[in-house]
Amino acid sequence: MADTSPQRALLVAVEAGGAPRRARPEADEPSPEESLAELRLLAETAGAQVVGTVIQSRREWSPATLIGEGKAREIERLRQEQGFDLVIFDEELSPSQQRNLEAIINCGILDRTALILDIFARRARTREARVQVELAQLQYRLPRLTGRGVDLSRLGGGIGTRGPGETRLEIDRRRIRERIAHLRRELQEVAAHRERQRAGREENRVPLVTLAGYTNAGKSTLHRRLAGSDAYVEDRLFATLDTMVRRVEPPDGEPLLLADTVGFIRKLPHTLVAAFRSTLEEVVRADLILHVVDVSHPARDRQMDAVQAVLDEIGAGDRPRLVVLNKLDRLRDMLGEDGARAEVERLRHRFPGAVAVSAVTGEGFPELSRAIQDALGRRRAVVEALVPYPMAHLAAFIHQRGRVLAEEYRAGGVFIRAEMETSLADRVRAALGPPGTARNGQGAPAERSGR
Ligand SMILES: Nc1nc2c(ncn2[C@@H]2O[C@H](COP(=O)(O)OP(=O)(O)OP(=O)(O)O)[C@@H](O)[C@H]2O)c(=O)[nH]1
Ligand SMILES: [Mg+2]
Repeated sequence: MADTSPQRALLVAVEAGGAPRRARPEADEPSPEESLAELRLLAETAGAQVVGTVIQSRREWSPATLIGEGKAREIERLRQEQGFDLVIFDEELSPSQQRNLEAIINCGILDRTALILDIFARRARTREARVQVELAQLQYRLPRLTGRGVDLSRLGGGIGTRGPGETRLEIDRRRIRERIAHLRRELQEVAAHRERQRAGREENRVPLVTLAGYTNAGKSTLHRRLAGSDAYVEDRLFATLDTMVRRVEPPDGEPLLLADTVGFIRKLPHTLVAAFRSTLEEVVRADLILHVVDVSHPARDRQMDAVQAVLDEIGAGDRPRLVVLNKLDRLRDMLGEDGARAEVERLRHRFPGAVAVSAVTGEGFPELSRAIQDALGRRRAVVEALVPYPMAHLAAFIHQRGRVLAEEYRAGGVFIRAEMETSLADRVRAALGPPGTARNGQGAPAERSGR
């Protein structure tokens, strides 16, 4: 029977450069404390109980054991005193580093990648998610199939079991390769099915808006509120593993499809990104990506960078983007009314067009809805224009880009009543000059990309 008491874990993080603690590390390097805070969350999400942490200076990194043999022995002594079952590294261990560490430290050794894979495995609900996670796990496991292995799928229930004996190794490798091939084929079938769904959708020309962002940023909460869906929301990492697409009919604009997706994280394992490629297609194909940010999170800026890195990796880096600064209520609790406003202003300067919302209170939703419609170029307005006869090109433009509701030849020109995208309507009004000239500073439609 598997032991169901939580695994006791020691966390090992790495300090950049080996320099004494700095108040502000380089932008792309989290402080060890920040790193550990996230690793702790991940470990707890996987069902482990964190009993201690170790920070090792990067200057002492060794190719054989990562942290150096001396440090490894120190950890083994600590284990004998404290009796933890698991050492979790914030860095990815090479297969040989893992083996060497296991030879010194007499308990399970996991790295950040294995931990994330384990969480995904626990969370996978649909067939597709399960297949994708298993594929990623097997690819991770294949080069590590020697000596004593850690059964990643049973992190919560007794690990550190002996791995397969050498004679069985080749058979196991072959089995794993066969299984990988099988899973790949299965994923191809699912992808083909999705493709058919998308084809139907694209015929309808309903734009696809996809929520993307760091894990726990509030994507599913927003999705549920905006789409009135029953998306799965939980204050845990990686609550959502499946893409969920819902149709939204906003009161102030055209219908759209809203997709909720799996959360990203710093150092998201490549095997996982590759395996989730079909799920993440909803991001790559989005007419608009809503980058949901937990504006109240201390590591917010680095989280945003991590999301950008994943978007680039999956080939979605150039999709039209709108930054949604979520958890405004929490930011206000932290900084007060004025502080929060100043912070949002600062961020809106860095990310033009960013909208601040609270998915919990619904604050900022009308602005968000408008921003989405604007970004899609889908918000429509009715223009009434008396187009002078010498400006026939303008009349042609209205016919081309709008839906003409009425047209009448008058003394001063053609009177046209037409429905068109707000930005185009603004352009028409601007071309005609006062009265009713467009005053707002919204970008011209030519500056917006795609549909
Ligand atoms: N205070 C506050 N909490 C929020 C807000 N939005 C979401 N949350 C909370 O944040 C936690 C995570 O929300 P989710 O919607 O599950 O986050 P997610 O981005 O879907 O997370 P993953 O699926 O793990 O990537 C939940 O406890 C939510 O209740 C907000 O605007 N304000
Ligand atoms: Mg979610």
